[in-house]
Amino acid sequence: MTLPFQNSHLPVSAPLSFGEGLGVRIIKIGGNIIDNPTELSQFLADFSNPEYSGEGYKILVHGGGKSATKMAKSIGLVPQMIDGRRITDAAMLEVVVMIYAGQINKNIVAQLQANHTNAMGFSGADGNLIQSEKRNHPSIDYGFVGDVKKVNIDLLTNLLLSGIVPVFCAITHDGKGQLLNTNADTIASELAIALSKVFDVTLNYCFEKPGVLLDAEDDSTVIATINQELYSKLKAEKAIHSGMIPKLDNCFHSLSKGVQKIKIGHHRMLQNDDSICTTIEL
Ligand SMILES: Nc1ncnc2c1ncn2[C@@H]1O[C@H](COP(=O)(O)OP(=O)(O)O)[C@@H](O)[C@H]1O
Ligand SMILES: CC(=O)N[C@@H](CCC(=O)OP(=O)(O)O)C(=O)O
Repeated sequence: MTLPFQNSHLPVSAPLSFGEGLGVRIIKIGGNIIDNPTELSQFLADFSNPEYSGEGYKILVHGGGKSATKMAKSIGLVPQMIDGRRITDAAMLEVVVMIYAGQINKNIVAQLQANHTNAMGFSGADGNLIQSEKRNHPSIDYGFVGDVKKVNIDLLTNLLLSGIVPVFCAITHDGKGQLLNTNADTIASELAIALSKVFDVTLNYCFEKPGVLLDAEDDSTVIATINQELYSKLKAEKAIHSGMIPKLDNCFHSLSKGVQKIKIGHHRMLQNDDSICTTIEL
């Protein structure tokens, strides 16, 4: 890989940090923030504020499952999720492409421009940034759902160095002309893993709660740090369930593959408030 800034005595495989604090921060937001205009606008203002987001490079990944479900129901489709993944037939694929790559992605990019952040919106097909493979499960037909196979690190790095803030939606492609629906938490995690070969990477999963909770219904029970042992225990006790399971699985997978730092929490954690997030450790 040729990077325009590359220093010949630095091996590309080693994580590079461009001065203190200059790494890549990948921030993922989910459906509950996207669906709430006030929260979304507050989040995008914080994301654009260098005081909160630091001096390094930034990437935003967004979901939007809630909006897709609403739209699908309004046209008579029956949404179905298995293990945090949407069963995506041809009709559902049309809905998710319109909602994720169109309506949500372009709206977020426009709002970031209004906040003086030079954002560009991408699906995985654009610039061949994220290639995936149709999920092949022995007993469940997920339809047009893709598992990430390859991230175009060269192009992504050049975009970051050009001052662009990439905004990724949850749509990827298989390289043969087929768009695929890919869980947004997984996209954030796979981008983090790929970029951790080149940069110091921090991954933040932002949602509507103040972190991983001991009791999912009680916001005062934030767990400051969670490791795999505590996760297994809380999952067995059903204190951690539903969407939090694939999110934490993605976190542990990313840490084991070299991502340096991961937190899950309320989107206001961008204002450097550590009381509203959970740090993930192996
Ligand atoms: N122990 C827990 N702490 C916090 N949230 C939990 C916990 N267990 C389950 N959850 C659920 O996980 C959800 C977050 O996952 P998900 O709905 O996939 O979010 P997003 O769409 O933002 O990615 C929360 O809204 C909450 O209902
Ligand atoms: C395959 C699959 O499940 N794709 C997800 C992509 C969107 C997403 O992940 O949105 P949230 O982050 O808001 O949940 C879906 O269609 O729901």
